Amino acid sequence: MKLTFIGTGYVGLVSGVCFSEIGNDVTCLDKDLGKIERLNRGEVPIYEPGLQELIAKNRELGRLRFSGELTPAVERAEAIFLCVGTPPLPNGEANLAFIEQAAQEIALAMNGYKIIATKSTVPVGTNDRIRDIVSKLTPHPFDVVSIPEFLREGSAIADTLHPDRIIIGTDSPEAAEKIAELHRPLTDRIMVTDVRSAEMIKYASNAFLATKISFINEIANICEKVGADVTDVAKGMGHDRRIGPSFLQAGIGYGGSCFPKDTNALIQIAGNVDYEFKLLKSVVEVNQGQRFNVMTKLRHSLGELGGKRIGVWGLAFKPDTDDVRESPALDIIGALLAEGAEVQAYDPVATANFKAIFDQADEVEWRDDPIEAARDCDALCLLTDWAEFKSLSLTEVQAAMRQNILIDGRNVYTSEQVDEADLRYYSVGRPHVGSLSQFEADPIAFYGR
Ligand SMILES: NC(=O)C1=CN([C@@H]2O[C@H](COP(=O)(O)OP(=O)(O)OC[C@H]3O[C@@H](n4cnc5c(N)ncnc54)[C@H](O)[C@@H]3O)[C@@H](O)[C@H]2O)C=CC1
Ligand SMILES: O=C(O)[C@H]1O[C@H](OP(=O)(O)OP(=O)(O)OC[C@H]2O[C@@H](n3ccc(=O)[nH]c3=O)[C@H](O)[C@@H]2O)[C@H](O)[C@@H](O)[C@@H]1O
Repeated sequence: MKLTFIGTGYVGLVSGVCFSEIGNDVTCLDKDLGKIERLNRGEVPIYEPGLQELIAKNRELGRLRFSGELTPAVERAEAIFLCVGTPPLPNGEANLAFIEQAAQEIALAMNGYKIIATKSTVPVGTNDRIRDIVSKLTPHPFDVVSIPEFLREGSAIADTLHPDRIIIGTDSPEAAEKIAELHRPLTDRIMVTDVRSAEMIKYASNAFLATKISFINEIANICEKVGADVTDVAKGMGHDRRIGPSFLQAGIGYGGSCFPKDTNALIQIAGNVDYEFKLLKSVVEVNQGQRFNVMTKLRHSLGELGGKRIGVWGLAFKPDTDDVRESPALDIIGALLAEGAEVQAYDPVATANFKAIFDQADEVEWRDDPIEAARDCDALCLLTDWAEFKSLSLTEVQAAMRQNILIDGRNVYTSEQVDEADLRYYSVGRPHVGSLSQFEADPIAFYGR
């Protein structure tokens, strides 16, 4: 099929590339001409394992191209996928300006029947709005389809080529069949529903996953006080097939461009129809507090943080991505600086992006190597669970440090690894891990039981 993807962020780029990989003729379009130039030079503007190779292969085969010219890209396409951003407005609602502008531009460029499919995450009713906008600007026939995207950054290619399910929301059986046919090489788990339900499935899915994370984080906080181990608790819960083992990893909370944005947007969507989504409001509140547990543990172990040197490992909101949007590291480093700590930080790929959006970037000392980020530190905080950190020798790490405090915000290390060194180790909801663990050392002072 001839396809055009509007927007070359994560979604447009990865989906476009993957649909060319399965034999479609794909144009990826962006109004950011700098991005298009880079893509045409063979540079990939995001860090996503495997993407560069797939792009090179499919461009060489002539079935993938990048363009800044909308009209030819719309004219040649049978289906056009809207993959533009829907960032949050100050009140939490999704900003639909990019969607509306792209819908207008598509309408004005149409030369015949098109399927206009929305992959961007949009509030319920947005695809109806797109239909209104387009129908006022073109005499040509078209169908609107909501096709929410469920890929994760860092595993985006595998998620796209092997999806758990495809949701197609439309009132047109013909468009539904064409879009289903496009996806059949990827999965037979294809569900066709109405547009509004499809839009809601996306928000409900992200909100539910965020809820699982805040739930297990609260369980972890209780585990710390009662002396249980949250990783075993999660494992034990996960064996129940009704619960499942995934998204029960306790830590410093979720970040990224989607969970924070989409949970707040769903709270707004509910509010707009006079419904208070109390559960989701708590999920957001718990998530916001969870990252600051790192600060509590630092204060407990070091006292005043003013003048103390703190190493930070990990700036990305999760491993295998250079995305730092809503990363807990932004708040944690901000809080460390506010308390007068000296911060030295390292991330394998996300440092440049972090510096670009962090107001106090000049106040942080940036390191190119994890051991250098640990050197002379009073405490080291692991904020992103990059594989690189898991395999480091903690003895070597400790040898570089001034004091022996390791705050592991992602539960990366085992007791054996910690005890090979001589670290005072604080993880999340695992009070007994490490023989100098916080629970053994001083449970009452720390937990106030
Ligand atoms: N990032 C992710 O992992 C996922 C994102 N989503 C959703 O997908 C949507 C897109 O997200 P990202 O890919 O992260 O977006 P992004 O914000 O990184 O990129 C959007 C791109 O669209 C381009 N653009 C905006 N208006 C345009 C127009 N009129 N014509 C051509 N290009 C235009 C921008 O220049 C930009 O390059 C959002 O709604 C997001 O919630 C859904 C699932 C996963
Ligand atoms: O709508 C979106 O954009 C996407 O949002 C998430 O994908 P993503 O944000 O890329 O990353 P996740 O792997 O879901 O992780 C999100 C955050 O939750 C945290 N997390 C995840 C899982 C877990 O058990 N515990 C936990 O703290 C991660 O560290 C990360 O900060 C969803 O998983 C995707 O299905 C969805 O398409």
